[in-house]
Amino acid sequence: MKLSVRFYLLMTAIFLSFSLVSWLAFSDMVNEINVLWGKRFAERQVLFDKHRTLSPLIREIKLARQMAAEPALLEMALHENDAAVRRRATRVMERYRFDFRDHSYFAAFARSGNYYFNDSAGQYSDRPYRYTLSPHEKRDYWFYATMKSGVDYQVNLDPDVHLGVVKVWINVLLKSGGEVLGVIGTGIDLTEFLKESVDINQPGVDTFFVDKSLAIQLSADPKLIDYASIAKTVGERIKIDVLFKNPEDIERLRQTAIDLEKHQGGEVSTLWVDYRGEKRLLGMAYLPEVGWYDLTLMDESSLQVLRGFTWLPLLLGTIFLMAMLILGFLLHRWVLNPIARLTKATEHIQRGNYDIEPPIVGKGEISALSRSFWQMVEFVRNANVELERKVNERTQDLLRLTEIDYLTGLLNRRGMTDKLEKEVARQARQGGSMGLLLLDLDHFKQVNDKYGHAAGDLAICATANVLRSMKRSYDYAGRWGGEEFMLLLPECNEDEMVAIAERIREAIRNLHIEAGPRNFSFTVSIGVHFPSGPQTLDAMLQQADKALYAAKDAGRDCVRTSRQQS
Ligand SMILES: Nc1nc2c(ncn2[C@@H]2O[C@H](COP(=O)(O)OP(=O)(O)OP(=O)(O)O)[C@@H](O)[C@H]2O)c(=O)[nH]1
Repeated sequence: MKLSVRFYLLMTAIFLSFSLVSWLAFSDMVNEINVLWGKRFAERQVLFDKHRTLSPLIREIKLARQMAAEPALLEMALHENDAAVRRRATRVMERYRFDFRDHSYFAAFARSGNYYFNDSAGQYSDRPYRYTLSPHEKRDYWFYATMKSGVDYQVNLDPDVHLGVVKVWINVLLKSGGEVLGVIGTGIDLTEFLKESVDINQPGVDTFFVDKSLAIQLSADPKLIDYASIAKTVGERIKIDVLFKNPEDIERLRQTAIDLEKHQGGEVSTLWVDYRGEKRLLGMAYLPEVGWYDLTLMDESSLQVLRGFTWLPLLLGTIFLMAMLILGFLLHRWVLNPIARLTKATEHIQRGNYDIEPPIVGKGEISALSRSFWQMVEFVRNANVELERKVNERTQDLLRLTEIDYLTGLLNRRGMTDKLEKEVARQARQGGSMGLLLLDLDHFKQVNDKYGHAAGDLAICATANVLRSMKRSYDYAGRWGGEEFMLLLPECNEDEMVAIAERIREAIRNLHIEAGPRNFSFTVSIGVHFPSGPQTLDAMLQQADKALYAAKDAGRDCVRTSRQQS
């Protein structure tokens, strides 16, 4: 597989792994941040709801409890028939009426069952007695239930039968020496109270308040409120079951309520619940002042602070991809392209083409490799040239050896034939003349027989030396056979040739060969041929041979021309 393909596959694998890992890490991180932030938000929201709702209630409860401690009211509970006592108590209640948020109060006395009330308009200021409560009247159940509970104060939502509005009633027990003398308090208009507490139009956030039996006390949807919970059995109440369908959620919520109540410290707990088919984060706090729980439900999407950051992994992915592309580009530029050029150059060299320009390619290590490569090419090229030169030299030497006589160093018959052919060809082209001397040592067999073969060799070498020394620079001398020699004389005439032949004959005759203690001399017969016109080489050789035989026939140690022979 090509390096570039491997690299791109590797890059793709790295890119996909990186994308997957970073996406998972990012999702996990975002999720964790969202959950953490959601919990923090839920806690703040719950505390905010709690204080927003609780503040007005606490104020009213505090005032109502102060009112319940007024001696004038306790006196009235005991001596209600005394007009002076009633007047004093009414004055006190009127004073509190102005302080109450709703500018209304009520007082119900256990002994008489009489119910006193005045509203914000003060229309009952002179005659606050309204009616007498009856344990048989359903609308009066609240009074008897509150009395029976023995709890110092309670918050109860109930319609005001006289005004036709629903009120948040703050019911405080009137006690003296352990005896419950009645219930006094005030009411806040529910519609207004809801607007301030649970119906604040906060998108993605729903708030409920429930009592300890988990009956709904405050809800933006008034239909869900369990009015007059105190006067009902637990089974009759509208409870959180209407909000949460999952029994496990309700159980967890119940357990959380118990835990929160134990701490009593206003701590907030959060849990994920299924609210009407949607996943919601529920923040829950206990309101010990009223014995309620604040349930704040937050939409999951409203908690996703990092929802808008999904582009971040895309940006990271893009940056990574760009980095990979740049890396790929640089890899091509710095590594793959130089290697491709070197490969191409190698192919040229494999074909024997050493003459290509050596490109120094790449950077750093690739450049060093490129230089080493070209140094190697240079070395191989020089070695080849040197090898070729040596082979040529050796070939020439071998060729020369095939044309040289090993004993005398003169041309052998083959070398001589080559020179003869070339000279004949040259003459055919350029004209000119040439002649041949054919020499044969006389009675050489006897020399060998008498003085030995080694002595014969010495005689042959001495003859060669004579020829070598007496030939002109452009003549060729060769050993034609055993004791036969030939001299090729270009640009010559017959007379000159005869003269040369005579000088050679004379010189050989005067040679003295030392064969041990004995010296000996020998003679030579020479045939001269100088063609008068164009002649083939064979014809010339035949003529020279004949001239030599003529010299032999003439008694040896003499020179004869081919013309004399014919
Ligand atoms: N020592 C020596 N003898 C050689 C060499 N080549 C040829 N001979 C001898 O030369 C002699 C030639 O003898 P022949 O051809 O009978 O002729 P000849 O004895 O020279 O007589 P003519 O040529 O008729 O004068 C032979 O005995 C060869 O052995 C050589 O290289 N060295």
